[in-house]
Amino acid sequence: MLTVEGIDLYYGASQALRRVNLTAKDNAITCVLGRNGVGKTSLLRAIVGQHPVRNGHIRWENEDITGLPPYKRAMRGIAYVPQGREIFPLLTVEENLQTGFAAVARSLRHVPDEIFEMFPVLRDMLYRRGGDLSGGQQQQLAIARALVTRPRLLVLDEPTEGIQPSIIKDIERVIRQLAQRGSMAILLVEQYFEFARDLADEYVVLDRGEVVASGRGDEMVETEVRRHLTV
Ligand SMILES: Nc1ncnc2c1ncn2[C@@H]1O[C@H](COP(=O)(O)OP(=O)(O)OP(=O)(O)O)[C@@H](O)[C@H]1O
Repeated sequence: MLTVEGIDLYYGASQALRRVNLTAKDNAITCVLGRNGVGKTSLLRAIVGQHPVRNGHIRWENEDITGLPPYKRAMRGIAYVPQGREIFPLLTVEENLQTGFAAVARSLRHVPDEIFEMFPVLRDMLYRRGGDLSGGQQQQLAIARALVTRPRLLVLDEPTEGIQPSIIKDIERVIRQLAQRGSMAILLVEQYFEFARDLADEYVVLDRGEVVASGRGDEMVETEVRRHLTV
């Protein structure tokens, strides 16, 4: 389980997160919702270690990881699918997947067949350059690259952004499958209400750096959440 306890995060003098609390349980999907600029990406970056927090604690599997650098968090089973995907455009699909190997033991440095079963298009395009893939295919590659590290916490930042509806459905199916398969906590930032509602076991709404609503996904009140999503 991931537990975020009262974190404050700053960019210089500007505070982006205020006393944020959150938990992400194993075998469950936790969705963070909120409009542009409320601090969703900052929260994820704090969790994966890409930005320091000024106060508060981040605990993962009973360990305080607040001060650990990103690579040590990756080695503890935390994988990140960043906003905008950050595929290496000049590397092939296969090479992009291999970049995930750094976080795992030598014996695990291969791409499990299961990943190609989830994303068959990646097998077909194994030797194509990442930059030649469509946005949706790049998103699938970014998720696959994270899965290569055998994560127990998968953190995804807006996986539906700029993606056509048919691929959104594929991604939704894979995320649900990963959560049901067991032994993984999934934390997902989303602005697209329907996607979050369909997937969320738990949800958290951020507004101006603060948690303003949270609860169980099946108890999400649309009007209440949408109030914080529309500008
Ligand atoms: N590197 C940075 N330097 C200074 N301010 C930043 C930086 N990154 C983000 N911010 C500011 O911090 C606040 C939170 O940004 P953040 O990207 O976390 O929000 P978000 O909810 O993820 O938004 P989006 O949906 O647009 O990605 C915003 O006001 C943003 O302008």
